[in-house]
Amino acid sequence: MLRAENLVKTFGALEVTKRVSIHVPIGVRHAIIGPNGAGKTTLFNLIAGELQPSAGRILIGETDVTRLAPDGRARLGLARSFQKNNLFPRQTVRENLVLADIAARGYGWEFWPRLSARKDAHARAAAAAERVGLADMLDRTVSALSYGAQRQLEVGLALVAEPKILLLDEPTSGMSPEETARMLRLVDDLPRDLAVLLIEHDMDLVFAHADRITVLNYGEVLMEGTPEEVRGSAVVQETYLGGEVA
Ligand SMILES: Nc1ncnc2c1ncn2[C@@H]1O[C@H](COP(=O)(O)OP(=O)(O)OP(=O)(O)O)[C@@H](O)[C@H]1O
Repeated sequence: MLRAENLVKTFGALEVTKRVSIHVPIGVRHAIIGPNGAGKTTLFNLIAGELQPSAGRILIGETDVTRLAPDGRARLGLARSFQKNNLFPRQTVRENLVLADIAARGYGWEFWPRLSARKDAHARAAAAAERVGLADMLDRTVSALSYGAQRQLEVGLALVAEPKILLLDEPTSGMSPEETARMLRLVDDLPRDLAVLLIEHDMDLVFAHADRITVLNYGEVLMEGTPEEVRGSAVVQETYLGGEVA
């Protein structure tokens, strides 16, 4: 579904991404972990199209998207949920979702007055709200939501486009234990035909919820495998001995 092959990114003399390959098939929950500065965000930006790789290529399905801008990749089924708040705080949950739907589908405003288009957008907004556990909050103003619910809505915004691949950048950062549990349940319950690639700092969460893990270190893939393989890996333990892999 999503494939990155030998990605390299240099900033001047600094090689931040060193021949990184990653393959996320349909339905797989794949986590990227690594210490601060390991190159996780850079890799996400390369995959989303916000940065151009210096070498290597990226495929969505059979299509080479290496030179495609983020909106072109979005049309091929790639969606990204951001770590920073991307919401309109004074609008309702429904309005935020409908606006994301309009943006994702590239509707012009001239198309919007059509009743059928409006109905479809509202139906997709309601479906996305349901997916992220906000069905009973559709008419709440975003600024009145808890932090956790706002982060759930961020995921909902990415889902309105009905993506095939979802990129989640630290979906549980800053959350309380209850909010974290809710978010993870939500990610677990996402449709199984959706591939999910996420950056996550909490190792226990990664081990409990990911199908596969890529460990980055100084821009390189230190190892890739199942949670059991990563947990049992001597090289990972050696590298992170005395410190948490985060
Ligand atoms: N635009 C840039 N110009 C120069 N160096 C950069 C740029 N973006 C990132 N870097 C460097 O690349 C390295 C990897 O950064 P990146 O943000 O991808 O790591 P990360 O694993 O996401 O870290 P964190 O967990 O702290 O977010 C860092 O050394 C960073 O300073």
